[in-house]
Amino acid sequence: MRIVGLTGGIASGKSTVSNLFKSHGIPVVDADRVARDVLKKDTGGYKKVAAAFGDDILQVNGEVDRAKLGQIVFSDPAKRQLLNRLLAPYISSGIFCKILKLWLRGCKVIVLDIPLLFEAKMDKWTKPIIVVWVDTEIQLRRLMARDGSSEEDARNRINAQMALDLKRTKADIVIDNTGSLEELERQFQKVLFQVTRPLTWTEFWLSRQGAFMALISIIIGVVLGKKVYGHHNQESQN
Ligand SMILES: CC(C)(COP(=O)(O)OP(=O)(O)OC[C@H]1O[C@@H](n2cnc3c(N)ncnc32)[C@H](O)[C@@H]1O)[C@@H](O)C(=O)NCCC(=O)NCCS
Ligand SMILES: Nc1ncnc2c1ncn2[C@@H]1O[C@H](COP(=O)(O)OP(=O)(O)OP(=O)(O)O)[C@@H](O)[C@H]1O
Repeated sequence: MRIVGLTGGIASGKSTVSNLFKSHGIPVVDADRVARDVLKKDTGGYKKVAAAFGDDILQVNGEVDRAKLGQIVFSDPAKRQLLNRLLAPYISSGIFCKILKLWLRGCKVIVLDIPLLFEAKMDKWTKPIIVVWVDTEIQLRRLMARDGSSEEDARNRINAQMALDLKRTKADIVIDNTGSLEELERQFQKVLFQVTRPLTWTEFWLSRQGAFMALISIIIGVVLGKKVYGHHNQESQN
């Protein structure tokens, strides 16, 4: 199985690119969605976060007030690290479960959309790595427009992540999203071609089909081996 890493900065356009992959039939694991699930009321992640941050971050219905928690962690690096530490095991096992389900379904190429792919050191599990890049001014403008946030809030969120210029240097493929959506789609077509080319042997053996073939080969090997050995034994007795 080929596990493609898709990352970038906040509001750089990862979800827009994810949607293009989905519309071409390629399944996407969305880490933000997994992170949302592990913070739902009464889950393990919820209990850990509620215990560490107190009732102040809860709404009256008991769910986490995401806007409030966001304000706290994006303006305080220590609190952000604490939140990351508490949720990381739940997020990574949630992502692993989703990959396993897609593997069982026999998917050959999947995309992991993970904003913190490098920060969380999950990049070693993905190849190729796609970074959706924009310059900081456009990123800031799009983020403020999408979330209706203040400039200070938006800058805090951008600064909470590894610089996009550094992420760009770690990429196998860079998508430059400073232009129009049409320009993005043009670049995407080339990326799609690269990502869907035939699997390497390693990727093949890591796919469900490869594992199945390996199992069949082992069974055939054992059966043949027994027959040859049995025949050899009979001959030496005669
Ligand atoms: C702080 C929370 C509650 C704020 O929720 P909110 O609904 O406002 O934002 P949302 O979850 O949609 O995230 C929006 C974007 O913020 C960025 N972001 C989220 N968490 C972090 C983080 N810990 N550090 C840096 N950037 C982050 C990502 O680019 C993400 O796409 C939420 O982001 C959260 O639980 N974060 C911790 C979990 C995490 O690490 N998520 C990233 C998935 S790898
Ligand atoms: N090429 C583009 N031209 C204009 N607007 C764009 C372009 N690409 C993305 N956008 C817009 O910019 C905003 C951010 O894009 P998107 O939500 O895809 O980013 P993201 O990287 O997934 O963000 P997050 O990290 O918060 O999940 C959205 O409102 C989206 O519609």
